[in-house]
Amino acid sequence: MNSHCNGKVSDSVEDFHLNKGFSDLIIDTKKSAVVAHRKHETSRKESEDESRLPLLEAAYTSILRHLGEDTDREGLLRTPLRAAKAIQFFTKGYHETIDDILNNAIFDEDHEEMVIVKDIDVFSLCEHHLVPFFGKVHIGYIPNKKVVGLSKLARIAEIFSRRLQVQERLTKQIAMAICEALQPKGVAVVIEAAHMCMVMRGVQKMNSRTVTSTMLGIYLEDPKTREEFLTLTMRT
Ligand SMILES: Nc1nc2c(ncn2[C@@H]2O[C@H](COP(=O)(O)OP(=O)(O)OP(=O)(O)O)[C@@H](O)[C@H]2O)c(=O)[nH]1
Repeated sequence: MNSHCNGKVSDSVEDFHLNKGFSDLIIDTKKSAVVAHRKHETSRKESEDESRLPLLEAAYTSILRHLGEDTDREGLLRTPLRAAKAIQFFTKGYHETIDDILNNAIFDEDHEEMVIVKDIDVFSLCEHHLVPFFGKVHIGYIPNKKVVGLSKLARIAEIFSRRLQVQERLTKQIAMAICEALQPKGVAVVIEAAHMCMVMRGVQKMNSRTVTSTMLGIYLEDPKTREEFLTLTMRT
């Protein structure tokens, strides 16, 4: 099979049930859909964060007052500033691009076997409610003469997760970034996450998990390769 990443994407999204596989919810989309996502992406210069703090702080003071709090009470005196710094940290992924971190970390290597980095912890913010979702990312790729420093896979996950997200887009962005940087034979990304908007509020389902996957190249075309990845990553 002469597969490589060609922008054809397969995603599966499902609530996590032990007896269900990934295969029954596969949707094909075009790379153009992924590129279209990017047009709406924003960025933020790290150097500007400090000058943005006073307005963010004032906004949090306002939120607290509208919650009926006395913002002059001792425990809350520095809360607006702390909260402003915290939200900047939670969204620090806007500071960096993939190029910033991949600089010099792609090597020529005569290796064409699967590489997997699994159980990468990620924390993100759901863009619908601004509450956390968090879980684990599993990344696999099959090199095409080029490999990347292993830590960079986790850094890519970090860049995209520290933004306002939906899990499907996060999954796809990680996969597409690796695909574009390495032109490998295939990329597979699976994320298992718990969404606090479904746990602490709303439907309040404590134990629900959401699993999303993006399969590119040989992972999309060859069921055995996909299965090998899923077997190696989903083992408890
Ligand atoms: N597909 C997807 N949905 C998400 C994600 N994070 C949050 N959501 C959903 O976004 C939806 C927003 O639905 P709305 O009906 O507009 O908002 P809501 O009234 O707060 O919805 P409930 O959570 O059902 O109370 C909810 O169904 C959330 O579960 C995500 O990463 N992916």
